Amino acid sequence: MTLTLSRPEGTLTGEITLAGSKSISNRALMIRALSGADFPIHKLANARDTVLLEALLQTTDHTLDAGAAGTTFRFLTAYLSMQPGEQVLTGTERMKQRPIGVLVDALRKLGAKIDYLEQQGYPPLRIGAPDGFGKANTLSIAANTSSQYISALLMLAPTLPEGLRLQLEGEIVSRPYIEMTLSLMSYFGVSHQWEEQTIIVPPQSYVGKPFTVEADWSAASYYYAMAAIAPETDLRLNGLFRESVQGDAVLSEMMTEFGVETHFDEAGVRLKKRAGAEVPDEFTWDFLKCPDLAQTLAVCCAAVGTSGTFCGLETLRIKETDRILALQQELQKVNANLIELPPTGERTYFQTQGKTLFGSTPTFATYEDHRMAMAFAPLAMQHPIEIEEPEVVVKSYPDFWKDLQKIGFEVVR
Ligand SMILES: O=C(O)C1=C[C@@H](OP(=O)(O)O)[C@@H](O)[C@H](O)C1
Ligand SMILES: C=C(OP(=O)(O)O)C(=O)O
Repeated sequence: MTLTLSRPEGTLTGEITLAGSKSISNRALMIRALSGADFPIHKLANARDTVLLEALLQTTDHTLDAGAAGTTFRFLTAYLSMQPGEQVLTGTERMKQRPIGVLVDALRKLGAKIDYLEQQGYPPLRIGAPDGFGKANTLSIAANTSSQYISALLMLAPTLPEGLRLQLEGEIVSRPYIEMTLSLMSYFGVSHQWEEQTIIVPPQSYVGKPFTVEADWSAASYYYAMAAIAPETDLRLNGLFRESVQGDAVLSEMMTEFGVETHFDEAGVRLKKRAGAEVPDEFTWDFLKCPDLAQTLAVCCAAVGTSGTFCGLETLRIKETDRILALQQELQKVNANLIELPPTGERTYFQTQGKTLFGSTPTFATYEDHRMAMAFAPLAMQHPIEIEEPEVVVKSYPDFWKDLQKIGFEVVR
């Protein structure tokens, strides 16, 4: 199925109430399961990945299918390692290409019984009943592939007989997500120490209490891009906080470079861009701490003709799709590109090139990646576009297309 998206030119105004963050929701669900308490979680995300995790945490089936949900798969791998009985954890074909070896090795050192059912180092997994799980309490783990492995271990840590001393090796990717995990653990009464590359969590009990999920800053990014592309903007996004546990809240700072101002109040934020605000010729950002914003910014740069120099994109190749390749293929449809710059030092740099040009209506493929669909949607501010398999957005933001209609987009299926 293909969706056609367009919007008459003019000021971007209106109001959107953003749903809860899937990252925060998934952590709250895990902690609730580990705490054994039954506290309410308010404003839980309606993201498919969250709905799935909630269901899988309750299932009595022995085969658990986490679909395309990375955090769900990684968090459950750790969780099931300490559950009685034998379970199979599987996912989509893409999930079977997303590495899990670093987490499996770490869990095996803690006493988990995990077997690979297909390719070594990748899902699906058979996770058996543990034998003295958690007797070892010191682990060293590579931190340069996915922070989700570290979050998964940290949430188990206080429930282990000796707690956990986690030594992070190498560059730490997606660090704010580890901080988010520790922050939620603190909210539920669990303390930790983090010194340089070592995180120590002593054995403790989670204290169950009601929790409210913040709105999703990653989802907000698509509106920020629209605000940057619009000739003038006055748009409200409800549910966001300045003091957020989400690393993607850095958006408010990032987007000032595109003339988008963020005004915080009790209800959320008001985005403003004045008519005639200039867009930068160049924009440089390191996305190591906020990888989920990279696609939004790549498309935004192409739309306004800014030359974007990006680094910290290493993890993008192992997410829902190879996001670098997907961006390259789709940006080319509108006269733009994302090219890898010749190596200069330790970091790898990419640059967005060109400014969007529309011949006829472009059709963007989405590669089973919600963020491809949502990152390209703001281009409909400039010209009608088509999005293939628009239902991919359900992974994190099921109401995305409905919400766009509230701010003047025409959505035709
Ligand atoms: O822990 C989390 O909630 C997430 C961590 C990040 O993944 P990586 O740590 O694999 O980069 C991020 O890209 C993903 O969308 C959500
Ligand atoms: C990478 C993402 O999710 P996950 O790794 O949880 O599948 C994402 O939502 O962009």
